[in-house]
Amino acid sequence: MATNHLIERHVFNDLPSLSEALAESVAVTLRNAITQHGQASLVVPGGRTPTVYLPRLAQINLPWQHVFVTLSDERWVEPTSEQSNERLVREHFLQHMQQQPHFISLKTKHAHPDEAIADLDMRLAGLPLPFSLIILGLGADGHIASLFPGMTLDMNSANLCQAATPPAAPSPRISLSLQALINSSRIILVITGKEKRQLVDQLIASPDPAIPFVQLMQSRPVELFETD
Ligand SMILES: O=C1O[C@H](COP(=O)(O)O)[C@@H](O)[C@H](O)[C@H]1O
Repeated sequence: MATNHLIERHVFNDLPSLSEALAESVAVTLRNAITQHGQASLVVPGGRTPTVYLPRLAQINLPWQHVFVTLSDERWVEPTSEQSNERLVREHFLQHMQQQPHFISLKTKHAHPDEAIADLDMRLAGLPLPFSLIILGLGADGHIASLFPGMTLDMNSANLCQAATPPAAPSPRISLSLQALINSSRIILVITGKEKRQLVDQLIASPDPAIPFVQLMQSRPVELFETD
């Protein structure tokens, strides 16, 4: 049975036009948040797709010193590792900016992300909350941030973070919790490639509650920026 999802789908011809529209839209949200609250928070995903649009977002003309940037999730590796989402943000976003935002890492010295939750929650509590804007990617299996299909997502927990063991990846991860995602002021999912777009069509037509993307879209409005 189809869900009562509140999804707005914006389809683009190619990645450059998606990146351009995304940058314009992100700029409006962050500017409004700065005007209203004096500061703004932006969450960006890891993975491969952001390498395409983050350099364009880095060109947005904003008082970035009033913006706090963090990640939707992190692999439990050193920030110098090629697997690190922090490394990706530094290389494809922060290094391209004239004026630096405040970057909040999701990596700590703890041996396992489970042990880091209290510290990370404190770190994130220093950001403007709810997050002004969360940009998410979508994994081919329907995961968002590092919330994987079949994981138990505690909707009653006040924690901003949750540890995760990905089904097919070498290191454990830390993720923003589903509740932290749901509570944010605006959510954009960037979907690239025919396969992922077909997955979205399929999950909208027959939503499987074990898939975190489905739980998100059933809980609050989500905007999709899509291209083949
Ligand atoms: O592992 C991850 O994967 C998803 C999707 O990434 P992509 O490589 O398919 O673009 C990403 O959203 C998440 O932040 C990342 O850690």
